[in-house]
Formats: sequence, structure tokens, C-alpha cells
Amino acid sequence: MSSNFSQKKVEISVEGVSMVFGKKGRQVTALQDITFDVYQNEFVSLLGPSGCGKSTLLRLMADLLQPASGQISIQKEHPREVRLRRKFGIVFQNPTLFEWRTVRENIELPLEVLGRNRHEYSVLVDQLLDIVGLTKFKEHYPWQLSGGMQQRVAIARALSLDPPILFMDEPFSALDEFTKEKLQLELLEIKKKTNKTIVFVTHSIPEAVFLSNRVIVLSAHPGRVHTILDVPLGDTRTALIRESEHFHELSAAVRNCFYKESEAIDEQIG
Ligand SMILES: Nc1ncnc2c1ncn2[C@@H]1O[C@H](COP(=O)(O)OP(=O)(O)OP(=O)(O)O)[C@@H](O)[C@H]1O
Repeated sequence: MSSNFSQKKVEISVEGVSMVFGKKGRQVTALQDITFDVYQNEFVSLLGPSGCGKSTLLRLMADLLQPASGQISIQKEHPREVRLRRKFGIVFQNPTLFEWRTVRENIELPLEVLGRNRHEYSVLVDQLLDIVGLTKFKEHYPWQLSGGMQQRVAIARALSLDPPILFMDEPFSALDEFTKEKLQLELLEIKKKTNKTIVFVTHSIPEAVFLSNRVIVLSAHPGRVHTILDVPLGDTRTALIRESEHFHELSAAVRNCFYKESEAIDEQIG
């Protein structure tokens, strides 16, 4: 299947990337020969079982780790250049907010650190509060917010420098099902309003299918690209899509990748 995005500009290129942790004799090959592109404005999920290297791959893209071999480029530049110019934001599973700062002050932090003029960014922060639906809570402190609201603050903070790219590492996995589904919908709205390219790590098949234009299925030990699947569910996704036959078919297609993988491993073991 070819994606609509294949006509578009490559934003992130991952070429033959491998990652090894540890020293000689006690080495773990976390990722082996990973190759794929992410296109501008695309939503791509990295999906796979625990330990297959999803977070490692995201950290390599974000220049938090260096590959053992292979290359990653973002907008044709090394991730380090891109990181130094703050062209991506990151959201982790834990929102890591500063408890003594209000919602507004948490969102303002990256702008403050860069010495931007408070009067100039005030309007931008108001817009971000509106985008994540927290205007009424701007003077609250993190401990006064639910887990979902805290994660919305983390998303707004990651967007504060208006980076073209957002890396998200299992941002909703600690939340209850209801909050998770609500935030998934909100994230798609945020993406529509801000036009970001998003790389999203998850181990949830329905989450990956609901959110993504493409799902990159990774297999484990070592982490490799098993399959790359298009998700042609359109740009306007409502909660009802989760009930549709098409959604179930796509989820089944992803699930099958894992069954085939574990059957192959069983055969190898004998
Ligand atoms: N800093 C590290 N030192 C040594 N090994 C590591 C390190 N980070 C990750 N690994 C190993 O690399 C492999 C991939 O880990 P990673 O956390 O990327 O997987 P994951 O798919 O994100 O898992 P999960 O879904 O559980 O978060 C695992 O075998 C892990 O133990």
C-alpha cells in the first residue's frame, strides 16, 4: 500500500540504524538495521512489544542517544543541530511539571529559559492554553490537576517554541481508558490546528491505529522493522471510528503481524 504522504517532503530519515547497549561480553543489540522515513505533517506510531526498542529509537531521533551504526537526519540535518535549534518538542510518559509553577508558568518555561520577551509570548501562551483546553486552569498548580490535564500541560509546553516536530513517548499509557481516549481525540485536534509532524511511541494497537497515518510495527530481540502499515482512516477521525469495521480490520492487520512473528519464533525454537 502506498501512503498519500509518499508524495510529500521527507521530514525524518532513519537509515540502517542499529543500537547496542553495554560493554563487550555483555552487549544487548536493542535495534538492528532500522530504516524508514517520516513525511512532513505525518502522524507515525512506533508500535511493538515491551523491550523491542521503541523508546530507544525515539531517543536516537531526539539526539538523546547516538546510534552504533547508521544515520538519522531531520530536515536533512543531524539530530543534534535540530535539537540545538529546538525544532522538536518531546512529551514523555511522565509529564514532569514543576510543582511550584502554575500551569501558565510551566508552559512559559522554555520561552523564559531562552530569554524571550514576556509581553511577546503572552499571546502565544494564551493560544496554547486554548488549544489544550486549559484556559480556565492557567493559574492552577500541577498538584491541583488530574493526570490527563497534567499531560495536556506537558503537550502545550512541548509546543511553546512552535517546533515543526513532536516526539511523544507513551504519553497516555499511565492514564485511565476514558481519559486516554479523550486525549487521543484532543491530540488529533491539536495536530490539525498546529500542523506538526508527530512520532508517537505506543504498545497499544488501537491507539496506534486511531491516531496514525502509518504504523511502524517493530519486532523484538533485536528490534527490527517488521512491517509498515498505512492507516487510511482519513483526516477527520471521531470516537465513532473506533466502532467501524474498517478500524477493526486495520487493528486485526496489525495484530496479525505479531501473531506471525511469534509463530516464526516458535518454529525457530522448535
Ligand atoms: N540505557 C540502557 N542500557 C542498557 N540497556 C538498555 C538501555 N536502554 C534500553 N536498553 C535495552 O534496550 C532494549 C530496548 O529498550 P526500550 O526501552 O527502547 O524498549 P521499549 O520498546 O521502549 O520498551 P517499553 O515498551 O517497555 O518501554 C531493551 O532490551 C532494554 O533493556
